[in-house]
Amino acid sequence: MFRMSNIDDGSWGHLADTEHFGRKTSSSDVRVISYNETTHPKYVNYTKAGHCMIYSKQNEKMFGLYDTRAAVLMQMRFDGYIGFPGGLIDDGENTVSGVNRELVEEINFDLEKFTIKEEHHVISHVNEKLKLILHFFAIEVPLQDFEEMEKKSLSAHDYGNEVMGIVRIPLYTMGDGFRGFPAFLTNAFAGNSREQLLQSLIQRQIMTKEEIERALEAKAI
Ligand SMILES: O=c1[nH]cnc2c1ncn2[C@@H]1O[C@H](COP(=O)(O)OP(=O)(O)O)[C@@H](O)[C@H]1O
Ligand SMILES: [Mn+2]
Ligand SMILES: [Mn+2]
Ligand SMILES: [Mn+2]
Repeated sequence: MFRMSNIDDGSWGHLADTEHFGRKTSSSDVRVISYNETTHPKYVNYTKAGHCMIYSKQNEKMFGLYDTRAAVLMQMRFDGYIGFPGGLIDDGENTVSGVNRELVEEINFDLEKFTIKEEHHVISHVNEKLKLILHFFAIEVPLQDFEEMEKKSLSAHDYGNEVMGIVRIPLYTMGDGFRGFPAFLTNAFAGNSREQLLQSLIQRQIMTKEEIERALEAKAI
């Protein structure tokens, strides 16, 4: 399936077939598609990926000043983009099984405690040009389990290669109107992970639409 090449020629080596997937696509290339529609035979040859937002609501104040609101887990990826844990669904693999497998590989997700199910599905997008379907899930966990996951992620199989570390997102804006969430949003995001994050924060009432808009308007974005 993948072309093998000696990877010091600057190519993607065995990942060559997936190289174009990682590149930023313009939002006009993707459209929302229902989860059921993605099982239609016309998409059978599409590459599918699934990622998941793991979060835990909390009302701790950072420095006694800023509402932390929730711990939300994202990761610095091997390609320098910020993304959610998850990945490509193998040929013939069931979507949620693939997402659970990727979460085990990337953050050492404990399937005894939590499993991603179809009920955690949030939204799916299709990129007809790249023949790529991106599923997005979200699961709320208790803060204690969230902290356990962060610790366990350091011993994940893909830690240090596909995953360069996980981050908690600062969901507050500091006094200068930029540092915190707006500054975080100036980073590069994989696929449509930035839109997925923003939409989920509103949907799960972690941040309001107005706060998100204010963060996006912050001077440096
Ligand atoms: O957080 C995300 N949300 C949505 N799409 C993403 C995210 N991260 C990566 N993608 C897209 O999905 C593709 C496959 O995901 P990924 O690179 O995580 O696969 P892998 O973990 O199996 O190597 C990426 O090339 C990118 O286009
Ligand atoms: Mn992976
Ligand atoms: Mn991945
Ligand atoms: Mn993978």
